[in-house]
Amino acid sequence: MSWGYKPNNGPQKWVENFPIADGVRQSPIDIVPGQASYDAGLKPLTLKYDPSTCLDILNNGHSVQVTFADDTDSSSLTDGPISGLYRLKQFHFHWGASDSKGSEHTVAGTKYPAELHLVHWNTKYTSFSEAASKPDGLAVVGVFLKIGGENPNLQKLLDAFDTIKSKGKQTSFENFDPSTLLPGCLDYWTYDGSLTTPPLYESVTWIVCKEPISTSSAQMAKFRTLLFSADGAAQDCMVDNYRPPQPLKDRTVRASFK
Ligand SMILES: NS(=O)(=O)c1ccc(C(=O)NCCc2c[nH]cn2)cc1
Ligand SMILES: [Zn+2]
Repeated sequence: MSWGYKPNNGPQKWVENFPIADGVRQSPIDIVPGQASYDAGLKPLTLKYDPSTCLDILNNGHSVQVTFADDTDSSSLTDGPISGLYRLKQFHFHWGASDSKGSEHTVAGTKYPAELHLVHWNTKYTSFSEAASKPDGLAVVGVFLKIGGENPNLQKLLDAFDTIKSKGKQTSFENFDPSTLLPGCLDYWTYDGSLTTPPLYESVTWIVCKEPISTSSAQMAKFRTLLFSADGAAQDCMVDNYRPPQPLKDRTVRASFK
């Protein structure tokens, strides 16, 4: 049986098949703003996304993922805490069974209802797969979702959910601009971490935006109509697909803002 988020295959069990789960730079973490150190050397993020690189939307059995063509530098992340250029590969979300939980990172113990992850890979390597296991291989931009007004940009994604309800379903999804899902202010916290799902590679420079974006409770309910299960199997709602915060160990969190 493969990994998931249930008591018998969830985050407390992942260490059995992925011992790095108890590693020194695991993610997510609880971000404590008062303990983050302001680093004046941190640059603002440069995110340049080309909507024509957007390919499809997929239910991979763990989340809903929008995948991008990454054969050119058209959609990239530069500056911020990283050096070089990282290409956008995909973005996906984590969310809860209710609006009271769902994010992976927390802020002084506060859980948000969901968290968006924009996954980029370092072009010093030849592919995402090669980069995914390297200590400087990936950079993930995390954006919190909070309950507020309806988000029209998010709605474009949600409208595709009926066609990808079960695991393994995918459909073409074109000309979506992921920058429409970014907050107005790109102040961020950054720290060295890992993938938050197996294989839990310690290969991620995390860049977590301080400012959340808004979504409505009704829009959050739409995320919960997706299924972990494949067509024909017993319907298993895709909810609580988040890993809880992991020990900070010997790491500092830096802030790009005062
Ligand atoms: N939640 S997250 O930390 O943003 C995250 C981002 C990406 C992945 C991922 O790509 N997993 C497959 C790794 C792989 C590469 N080659 C073979 N397996 C997992 C978690
Ligand atoms: Zn993620």
